[in-house]
Formats: sequence, structure tokens, C-alpha cells
Amino acid sequence: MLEIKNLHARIVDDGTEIIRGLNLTVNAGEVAAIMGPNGSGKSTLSYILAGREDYEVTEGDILYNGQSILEMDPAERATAGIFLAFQYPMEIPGVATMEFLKVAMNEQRKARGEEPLKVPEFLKRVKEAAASLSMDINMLKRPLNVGFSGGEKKRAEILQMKLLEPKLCVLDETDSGLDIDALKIVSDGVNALRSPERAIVVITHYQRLLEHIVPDSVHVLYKGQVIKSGDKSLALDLEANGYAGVIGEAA
Ligand SMILES: Nc1ncnc2c1ncn2[C@@H]1O[C@H](COP(=O)(O)OP(=O)(O)OP(=O)(O)O)[C@@H](O)[C@H]1O
Repeated sequence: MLEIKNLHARIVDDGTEIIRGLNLTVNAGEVAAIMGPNGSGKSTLSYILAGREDYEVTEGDILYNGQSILEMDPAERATAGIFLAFQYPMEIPGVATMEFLKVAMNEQRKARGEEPLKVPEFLKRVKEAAASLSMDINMLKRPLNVGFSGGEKKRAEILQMKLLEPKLCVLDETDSGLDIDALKIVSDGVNALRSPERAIVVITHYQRLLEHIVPDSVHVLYKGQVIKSGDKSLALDLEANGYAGVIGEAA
């Protein structure tokens, strides 16, 4: 589903190369965890997948279902089924969360040649999804993420993901800012989306999240490259021993 080949990417503003020859394959049905020290390029990778314009790909390719996405803008990628849950979800003043969800869902339907959702059906879906994440429906009348606590913002990201049903989900540090109960609720929400037709990429610092969302593969990112891949035991090893060993091996 996702095949990243020898990807090199730099910051447009100052030309600094952040991603330096990254290779990664994530198959449909797979949950892949990406770990790595601070500043290794994890968030940058997620932004590049989503199509953020601050970064320029200088070499290599990103294939989604066998097709390069490099020429697609962020909206086209979203319509194609790529979803990024942000580490720091953006506040959108003046746009009620409910309205945002409606526009996002209907835009995707339009791109697929489907009719917009009727209001009762839309409300039913939102209510069900919000309830499954223990979110108060009244919160969705507020502008998106404005004044939401850290944990509420993360839940709002998962709510969007549940409603949009993307095929490739990239979750950037979804566990940060979540209390113990919220971590369980959000993880359950992600697990409910596991499916043979969907790939999920989870960026995290902590093995803790991976106890709830058990990954099929774990990849260590360092200086813009995947330096080691393994199964879930790799995350346990990192938790116990830190990154030094893996980095030394790669060197
Ligand atoms: N727009 C930018 N301008 C300047 N430097 C940037 C920019 N974007 C990324 N970087 C730098 O690129 C490197 C990788 O950053 P990135 O946020 O991708 O790391 P990360 O692995 O997600 O880190 P963390 O675990 O701390 O969240 C960092 O050194 C960061 O300072």
C-alpha cells in the first residue's frame, strides 16, 4: 500500500536535508510503528506524506497503491484516502467542528462521485463516532480544536479519522497528552479501524502505546533513514536499552 523508496527531502526555506535515503514499505492490513530519537525526522516524514509544501522531495519516490503521490496536492492525497493525525492539531477559529466534519466528509464523497450525506445520516454517524471515543457531542459545536485540551485535540483527530475512513492512516504521537483512560479509548478507536484494506503508521516514542495498538512491524528512524526494522519485540528492546545500540549497529 505504501512504498517509500530512497526518499530524500529538504526544507524549502533553507535547503536543509532532513530525510536522507529513507526506505519503508507498509502493506495493507499492517500496523507499522515508527520510533526514533528526537529530531530524527518522524514528523517531517508524516508531513511529506500528507503533502505539506514546506518540504521538497529531491530524490526517490513515495508510492501509494503503486502510484507516485509526489505530484498530488494535500487535498488530492486526502481524497485518495491518506490521512494524517497531527502531533499538534491546528486550531481553526470560526469553523465549528461539526461543520468542518461535514465539509470534509462531503468533499471526499463528491470526489468519489457520491451525493452529500443527508443531515440526519451525517448526525447519526458523528454521534456514534463521538460516543465511541467518549466525546461530548456539545464539544463539536465549538470551533475545531480551539481551547480543546491536548487530549481532546487528539480525540478530535481520531474522530475525523473514524468518519473519513482513510486507507492509509498516519498517526503522529497520538499518545502524547492523553491520560490513562483516554489512551485506552483512543487506542480502541484506532484498533477498530484495523482492517485488511487499511495500513496504519503509528509514530510514537513509547512502547506504552504499542501495548494498546500492537504493531506488526517496528522501524527505527535516525537522521532521516530507517536504520533498523523488526517486529514488536524491537520496541521492547528499545524501551529497555535505548537507541545507542541500534545506532551503533547501523554505523
Ligand atoms: N521547517 C523547518 N525548519 C527548520 N528545521 C526543521 C523544519 N522542519 C524540521 N526541521 C528539523 O528537522 C529535524 C527533524 O524534525 P522532526 O520534527 O521531523 O523530528 P521528529 O523525529 O519528529 O522529532 P520529535 O521526536 O522531537 O518529535 C529536526 O532537527 C528539526 O529541527
